[in-house]
Amino acid sequence: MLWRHYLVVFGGMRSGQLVVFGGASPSSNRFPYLIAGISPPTSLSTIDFQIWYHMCKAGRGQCGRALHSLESRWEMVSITAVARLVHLNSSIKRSNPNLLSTTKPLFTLKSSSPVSVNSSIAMSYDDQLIAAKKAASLAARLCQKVQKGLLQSDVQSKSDKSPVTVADYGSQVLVSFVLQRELPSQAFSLVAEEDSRDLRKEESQETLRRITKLVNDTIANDGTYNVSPLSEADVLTIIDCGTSEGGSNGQHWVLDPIDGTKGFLRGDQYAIALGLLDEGKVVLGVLACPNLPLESIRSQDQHALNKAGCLFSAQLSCGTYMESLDGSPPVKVHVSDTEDPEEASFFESYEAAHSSHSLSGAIAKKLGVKAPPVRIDSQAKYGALSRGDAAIYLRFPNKGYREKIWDHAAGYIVIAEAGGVASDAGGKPLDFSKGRYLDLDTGIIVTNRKLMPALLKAVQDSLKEQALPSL
Ligand SMILES: Nc1ncnc2c1ncn2[C@@H]1O[C@H](COP(=O)(O)OS(=O)(=O)O)[C@@H](OP(=O)(O)O)[C@H]1O
Ligand SMILES: [Mg+2]
Repeated sequence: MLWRHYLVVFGGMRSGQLVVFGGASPSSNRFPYLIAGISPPTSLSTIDFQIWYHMCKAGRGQCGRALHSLESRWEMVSITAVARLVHLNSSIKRSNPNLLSTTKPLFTLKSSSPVSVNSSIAMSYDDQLIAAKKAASLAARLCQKVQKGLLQSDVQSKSDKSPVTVADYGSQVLVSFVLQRELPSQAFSLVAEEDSRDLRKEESQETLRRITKLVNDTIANDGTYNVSPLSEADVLTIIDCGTSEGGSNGQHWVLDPIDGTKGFLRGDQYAIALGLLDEGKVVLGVLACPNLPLESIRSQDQHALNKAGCLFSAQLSCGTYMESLDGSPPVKVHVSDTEDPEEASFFESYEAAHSSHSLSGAIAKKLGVKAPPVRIDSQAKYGALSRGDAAIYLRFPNKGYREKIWDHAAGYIVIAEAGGVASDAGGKPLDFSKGRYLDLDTGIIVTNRKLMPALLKAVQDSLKEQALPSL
């Protein structure tokens, strides 16, 4: 283990209270923090839990982020923590990586009720998040290559879906491949949009050949995985890893390999959307949005808008982060905090067939929104909303349309961890535990917590008016 890449915290339960004995980010004065508490442990057997925070890259940003997630986890188990972080630049010595604690109490931790410390605190999805980011980034590279060729091709017409097919399947193969390579010891279940049925047909041989080449080229160019090229049979098998039914037990990955197919064809927005369910709840999500500008889409600066390619990532209780697909450091993002609908703008589907533009218009008007709708494809809407590009997202498909979990899982947690809330049109949280579909019969609305009550009322009033027979 590379000690310098970890923040270590030790603690236990004493008289019903959670006590942090101490901890250190060891061995390097680049991590000059010590967390220490009361009752230094006399032996390892008194330690009930240890939390190791994996930090991918050494640096203070990562340390701050790890500490943030630490605080969030304490909140998660209903513990109020009053922490003093002590700057110990000079006292952490390289030779003393196991600096555990000081004798002075620097922490007060109160537990309002008995808590299951071990189970709650130990739950970390850091490894899965790293794997998910890697998988979505690689898939994005494949999609970018295909979209570039598609846009440059003279013969390409919008009705020709074949490049999309190649990119859809290729993206699904790469995500499935990377997750299994990166997490070899974990059971693998994937709920994904594509299956191999059509590809196994005689007339699809050329398409399968193209997908296989694309996937192998992308893996070879990346250089991380020293594997012999995948065969066409391997590709078919890997695609069919995505046929899981999901559900409320265990962990399931949820993937839309290209969300926003129509946007992809137009050269507009699309996303590679990957989430992880644990016991029916979304616990992490990654959205790779190759065409989304790194700056707010409301920016007036054309030069800034030309720089595109965002990767959003969120893990339960750890916040939402955005980085560039080229690998800039992640920055924490937050939804717009406006309470004033007059200041708010709203997102909706680009395609009118996917969401009623007239209903969203009526809701926005009732709420007092002045700005015209911003129409973009795919879950890029959730990503852009998580950093405050707009304050509201409204989605009202035709009656009878069944929403799939892969169209919302990643976006749902990206929004929730950025301080927003996504619900059905009645205000109920989305339920991802029911299999491949969301059980909804209204629509999906997303905004910040302050605006949600007013939005819900406007939605309910508009739906009632719509249901009335016109006079
Ligand atoms: N009829 C209908 N009603 C509602 N929704 C539908 C419908 N048909 C498709 N879809 C799903 O919409 C996904 C595209 O996302 P958006 O609707 O947000 O984007 S946009 O319409 O492209 O602007 C799109 O995702 P992809 O199929 O991955 O592109 C579909 O899952
Ligand atoms: Mg989709």
